[in-house]
Amino acid sequence: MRRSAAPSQLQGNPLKKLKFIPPARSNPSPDEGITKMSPDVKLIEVVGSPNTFLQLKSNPRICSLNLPTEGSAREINHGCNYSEKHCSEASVTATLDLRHTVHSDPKEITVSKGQEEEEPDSLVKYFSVVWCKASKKKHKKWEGDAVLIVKGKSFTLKDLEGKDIGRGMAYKLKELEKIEEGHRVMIGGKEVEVMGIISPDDFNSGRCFQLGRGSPAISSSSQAAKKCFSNPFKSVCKPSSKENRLGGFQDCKPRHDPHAPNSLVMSRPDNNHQWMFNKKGFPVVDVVIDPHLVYHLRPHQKEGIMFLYECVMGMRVNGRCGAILADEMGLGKTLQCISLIWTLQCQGPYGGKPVVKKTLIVTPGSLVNNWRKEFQKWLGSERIKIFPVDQDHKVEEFTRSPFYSVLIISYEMLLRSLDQIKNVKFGLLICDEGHRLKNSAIKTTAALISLSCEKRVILTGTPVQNDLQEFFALIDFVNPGILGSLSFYRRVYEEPIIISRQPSASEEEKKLGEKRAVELTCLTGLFILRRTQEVINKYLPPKIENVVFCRPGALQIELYRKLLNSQAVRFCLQGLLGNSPHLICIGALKKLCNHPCLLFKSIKERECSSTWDGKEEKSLYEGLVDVFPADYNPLMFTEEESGKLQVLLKLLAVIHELRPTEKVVLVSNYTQTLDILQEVCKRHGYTYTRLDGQTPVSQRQQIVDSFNSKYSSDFIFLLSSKAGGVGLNLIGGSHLILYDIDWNPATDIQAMSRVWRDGQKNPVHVYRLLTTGTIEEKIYQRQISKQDLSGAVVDLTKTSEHIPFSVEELKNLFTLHESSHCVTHDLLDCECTGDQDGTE
Ligand SMILES: Nc1ncnc2c1ncn2[C@@H]1O[C@H](COP(=O)(O)OP(=O)(O)OP(=O)(O)O)[C@@H](O)[C@H]1O
Ligand SMILES: [Mg+2]
Repeated sequence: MRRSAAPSQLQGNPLKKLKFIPPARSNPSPDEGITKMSPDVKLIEVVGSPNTFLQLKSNPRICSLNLPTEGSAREINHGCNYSEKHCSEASVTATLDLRHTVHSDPKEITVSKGQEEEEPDSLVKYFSVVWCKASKKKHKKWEGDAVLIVKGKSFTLKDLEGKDIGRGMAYKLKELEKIEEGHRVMIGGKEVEVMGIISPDDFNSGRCFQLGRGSPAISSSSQAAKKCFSNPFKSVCKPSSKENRLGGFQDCKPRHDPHAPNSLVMSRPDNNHQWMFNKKGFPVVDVVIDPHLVYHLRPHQKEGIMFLYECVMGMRVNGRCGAILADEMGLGKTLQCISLIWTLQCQGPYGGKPVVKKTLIVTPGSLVNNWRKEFQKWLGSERIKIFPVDQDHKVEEFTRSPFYSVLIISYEMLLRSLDQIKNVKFGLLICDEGHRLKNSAIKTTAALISLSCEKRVILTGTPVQNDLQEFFALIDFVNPGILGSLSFYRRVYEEPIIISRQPSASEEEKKLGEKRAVELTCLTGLFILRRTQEVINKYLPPKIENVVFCRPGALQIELYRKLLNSQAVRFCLQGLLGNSPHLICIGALKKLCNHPCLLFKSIKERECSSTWDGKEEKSLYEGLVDVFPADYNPLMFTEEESGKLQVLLKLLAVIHELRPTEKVVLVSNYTQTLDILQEVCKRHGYTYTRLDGQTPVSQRQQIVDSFNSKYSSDFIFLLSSKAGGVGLNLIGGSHLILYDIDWNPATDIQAMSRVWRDGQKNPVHVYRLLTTGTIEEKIYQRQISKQDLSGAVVDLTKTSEHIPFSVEELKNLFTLHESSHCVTHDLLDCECTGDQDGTE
């Protein structure tokens, strides 16, 4: 029997598992960053000269690429290992990387810095007190609890929201020096009675505010929780007493045998839990995961189910039933939830009674059908009756019928059908891709809260700790009020943490911020679980990442030079970034890298409709049309005009010839680029299918299924990474080509995870195409340096608009390196000369 331990990160001393990221330098210049790349990254191939292949490998000596043959797959594994390492380092469990968050004026909460800086730490004392306005009344009416901080002659009084309610210098020093439990003192016009001494640790961690609030914050270990034990109760059944299982309660047997080999048994509720939730004194029965499911579960999924169960049952945090499962993409969050739902709908710890009758799953529209398929895959169609809402299946049908127990609905449809949904009592709410709830002001969040379902689970592949305000919103959604009010949270956690990360922070501020961050992570770590791709890599076939540097075509180079000489770019370099002209310039350069005809089209469209995005855009494009041949027709574009397109065609030809049964997923961030790639497919007779933002949601799953089918004749899947990426399984393809690069590495990782995921049978080859010497190389360098420096993956929603560029950085971005074959290689300090010709 396996009575599984709860997920390791949350057991024992949680502090040990935390990785605290000290304040990182923000926005290092790309050149600076690239020198920090791992020396393991080596240039290994020159393909179809003058284009360059760079493969991420740990073995720098292997210098041949070509499409892998069986024999070469082993060496390719090295590359895979490197990239795995790279990926996993990029996403760290339970870290707080807050470089993006600056919300407040640091000075607001520093405690009278001037006077206190010289005082050594040991002289600071902290007290929990009650206070009231000074008066002569005999019977005081205390107005509230507070924390008194005494440092030499100075004192500060903070209420339990962390707000200063009094401060100053002591009138009589002796009074402050002697202060101890039970004393009453007058300070700053307030009378204060000392209730107890607070340890520096409790103050620094912010715990003194938590406990003072009387909130039953953390389960068994917290003082609040202990109070419950002090009152013995009769009706509670002893957890493992034989009588409970047998005599008198024959019906209350576990649904599955807890003693069978490999059985997965959930934690039993402790006395406190029984006291709260088993008032009728039902016998405690083992909750055992259906062996049919257990057979398929990976070890991390078993732990995940245990974690989810404990959270939603309120076993981890007293009286709180929320959880965030933030496993990286492809780790099978869906299966973990399906197992949870199936278990809770059939079983429960008290008398075996099911805990949940109906479950609501809210998910992006494109994944409603994916959920249906996953239910079908793991539980078949008989065990559980699910109701996915689509055009033909309306919510009313679900509300009218007692037949269905799971409603699967898109976020959009939820808003439209809220009134009907409110009529149903859901016992469990699952929000897939739930990072969209990070803004508490949005309608969706309010709508979900209005359903008043206590057991709430957020699923997200995105790290949730990058922004402290968003973090609060997610936490407060799953476990309302656990971090106190927003203003309390800001004062006690957010502000000290942010201040501590600023370069000007004093030692004291740094220490306080770190402690508060640790405390916050401990508190929330009880119900957040994140595992990285590492846990699943061993079940997946190898992944080989290749970075292919492609020389630009002649027309591209000429246009690039012209763009860099435009007035708009010059303005940017003078620091005139008022209307964000740099974003327009960056956009134009990126288009040009994909294909010059895209630029041509943009100019013509703007000219025709006279809708320039301000004078900056007009000046950027001035005289550019003259560089194109006089009779240039963007629809008749040639492949030679784009270096990347040439390489792409060679690559496709080789894959098609050497691996006729393997398929390719071709990704771009732009629909217009996908149009070009589609045209190229037609010209060369490659069969294809396509999914982008325009594809009706109702058709998406069908397109995906048909591509994944072994009977599909499609060779290429054209995918718009931003529009269709999240959550999709494209395991039918084993070659992934990223035609353009995004500022946000998470977008690319997201795309890669579509193909390299559970169910993939072939080794996966990822090719990233970059135009040499151009902005694409700079973005790539920035991606790498960012990951290496911070160890944190950025949020998917962050785009270039969110990136602050210094003029120095723009200078670097707006430079074309014509003489170098590969700037990245030059920066790598690589021993190889980069001129091996491994082409043929
Ligand atoms: N134990 C398993 N054995 C085999 N396949 C599995 C297992 N667990 C999950 N899978 C499969 O792995 C794929 C990815 O799972 P899923 O879509 O749940 O990932 P996810 O964690 O939700 O990722 P994302 O963040 O991308 O949505 C699915 O096809 C799923 O059926
Ligand atoms: Mg998912």
